[in-house]
Amino acid sequence: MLKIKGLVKKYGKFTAVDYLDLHVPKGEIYGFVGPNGAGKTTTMKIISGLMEADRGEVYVNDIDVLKNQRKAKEVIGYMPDFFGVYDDLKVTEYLDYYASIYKINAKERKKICDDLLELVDLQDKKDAYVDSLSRGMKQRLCLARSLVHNPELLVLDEPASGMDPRARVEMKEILRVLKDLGKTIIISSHILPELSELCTSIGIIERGKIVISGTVDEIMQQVYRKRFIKVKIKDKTEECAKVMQEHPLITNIIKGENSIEAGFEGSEEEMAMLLKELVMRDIPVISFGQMEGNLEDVFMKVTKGDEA
Ligand SMILES: Nc1ncnc2c1ncn2[C@@H]1O[C@H](COP(=O)(O)OP(=O)(O)OP(=O)(O)O)[C@@H](O)[C@H]1O
Repeated sequence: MLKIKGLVKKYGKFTAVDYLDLHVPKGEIYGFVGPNGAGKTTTMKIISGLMEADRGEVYVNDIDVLKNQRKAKEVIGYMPDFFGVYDDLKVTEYLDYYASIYKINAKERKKICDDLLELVDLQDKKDAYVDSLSRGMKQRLCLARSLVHNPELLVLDEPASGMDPRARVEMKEILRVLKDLGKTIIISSHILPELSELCTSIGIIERGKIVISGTVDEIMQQVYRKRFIKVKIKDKTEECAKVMQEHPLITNIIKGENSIEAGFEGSEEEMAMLLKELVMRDIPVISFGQMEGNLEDVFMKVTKGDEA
């Protein structure tokens, strides 16, 4: 459904998207996770035909988005990560305005607006002024707006940001309904655990590159293959870090005052060998063990890759 290959976007000399590859099959809810500034919004705007790329390929079905942004916009619904100010516009007027941009006739527009307001549970607010809505309601209205032309692919930039827990649950329910209606959805967030419940697959983006991607299960497997260990030492932190840095199975070392955390890509036997080596090198080890790994931990560790 969505295929991205070698996508690059620079702002001046700064590379925001760095040879990014991504594949989202039809009917998936794909979670696009990354810290602030990782390149999520830039990528999503390019997918949605709202921004030019410097190089690469983006295909939605068989539409070449980079060459035919107009055609792409017909099959893509984009929900931005901010909601503008709409003085004096009522909820139905707002939706009707967006539907009119797609040249839908007045009779059809009314039906579409009614259906969408029902979908996002805002029927009771149809005559309310947009600016009077709560944040959660505004986000739902914004989602409805991205659906006026019945797109096949929905690109949602942080749709649940700033919402309270109840509003988040409501948003998730709506996204599940949309999935059941056959939509393909790509959704960005900083909040990994939320996405892991909702999404069928996940990609973690850091500095414009996808660092891990796959189904939630696949990512969990990667977590368990790549363990995180924690060594507590009485002193000699520097010496301990040096031994660990030289170890071929160790990655991503994070030094504390009297502790070291690190990624370890080996078996339990190899872990035992590492402990033995530390002790033989006279490092005063107080404790040595594997840290619990959940998706959020992986995300934190993977996106801290430059601290080794
Ligand atoms: N118009 C611009 N000019 C220069 N730099 C930009 C511009 N837009 C974005 N950037 C930079 O590009 C990088 C990626 O930004 P982007 O908004 O795509 O990230 P993001 O992952 O969506 O972050 P956030 O979660 O904060 O929205 C950031 O370092 C940002 O400062």
